Amino acid sequence: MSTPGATNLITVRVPAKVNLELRVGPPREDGFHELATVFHAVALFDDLTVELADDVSIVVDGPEAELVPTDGTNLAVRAAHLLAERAGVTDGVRMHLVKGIPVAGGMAGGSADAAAALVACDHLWNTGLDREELHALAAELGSDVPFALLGGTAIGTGRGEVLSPALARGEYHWVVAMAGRGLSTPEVYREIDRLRDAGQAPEPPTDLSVSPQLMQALRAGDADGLGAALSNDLQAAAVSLDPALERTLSIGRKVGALGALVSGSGPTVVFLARDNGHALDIAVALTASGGVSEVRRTIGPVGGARLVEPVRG
Ligand SMILES: C[C@](O)(CO)[C@H](O)COP(=O)(O)OP(=O)(O)OC[C@H]1O[C@@H](n2ccc(N)nc2=O)[C@H](O)[C@@H]1O
Ligand SMILES: Nc1ncnc2c1ncn2[C@@H]1O[C@H](COP(=O)(O)OP(=O)(O)OP(=O)(O)O)[C@@H](O)[C@H]1O
Repeated sequence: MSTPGATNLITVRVPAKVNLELRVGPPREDGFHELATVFHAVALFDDLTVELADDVSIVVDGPEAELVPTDGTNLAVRAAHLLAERAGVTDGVRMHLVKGIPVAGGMAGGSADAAAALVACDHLWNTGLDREELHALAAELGSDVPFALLGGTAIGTGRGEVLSPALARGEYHWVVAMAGRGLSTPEVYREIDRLRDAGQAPEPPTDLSVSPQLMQALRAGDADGLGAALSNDLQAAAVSLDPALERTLSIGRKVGALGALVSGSGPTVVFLARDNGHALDIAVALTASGGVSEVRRTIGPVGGARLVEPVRG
């Protein structure tokens, strides 16, 4: 994108998420599933730079840019239109998105971009909306969008949009293994319903709450306890749709990952490591296995969508 007067540029950095725990209830009348989840923001980021323009547009860069739409279906574009409409703004915005979050990987990349666009355009247009109003717009855009605004570690209920920050101590080391092709979130939810109906996955939990063991491990900063408590009800569905994920999970377990699970709706798989050196061992084993398209190391928790110095180039 053109970079005229630097003072006109605003950049927002927004993180990916993993679900440390994801409990999925039966389908609701509106087609969504009631959840109890623990969101955790990790240091894989998208950067969105915006400047005033006559209409709303987006350019996308990064290794997976060709997988991201640049029309009105892009979640950042949808967020900008929604904010303009609700705040009565007639200005437009030119957006430049640098994607570092895997696309269609279950790490809420599109949701992150929607959150980044809300924060960036809110600033650019000086809308005067308060945090609750921005949160409500975020929830309209998608179930994962409010958490991308908040970041850190938080409990999500409802369809994932009702948040309360979790008491969490310490920094955790993660290894993220990408699968090379995406999974569709609605398809993964449909698959867990199908497996449950067929008796091939456990019944939906009757008591939808997060596990006390996991919350205790987070409070104590206990990585071993956290690794043992990681769980995801959608994992069986993601593995059913992409059976190669089982092998990826077992490679990480064999090299002593404290925990291994599919992230959200997958197919990205995440492993909890003891420390940076251990993360490197896990990453090397996964890369050597040849079964994954890319491996990255990261840490969490990190903050949600926030203004940073403009990214140039
Ligand atoms: C798998 C997770 O990433 C876990 O945090 C989220 O639940 C997905 O959130 P998201 O991608 O923001 O999903 P949305 O854009 O709100 O919904 C997309 C589709 O996913 C399914 N969906 C999503 C959230 C939810 N609680 N129940 C669902 O069944 C629905 O089919 C919905 O039409
Ligand atoms: N700004 C965006 N960035 C990435 N994908 C987008 C964006 N806008 C729309 N999409 C579309 O959304 C689809 C899902 O991409 P996304 O990266 O959000 O998946 P995800 O991480 O699995 O989502 P979640 O974890 O929230 O279920 C992509 O296939 C892409 O076509």
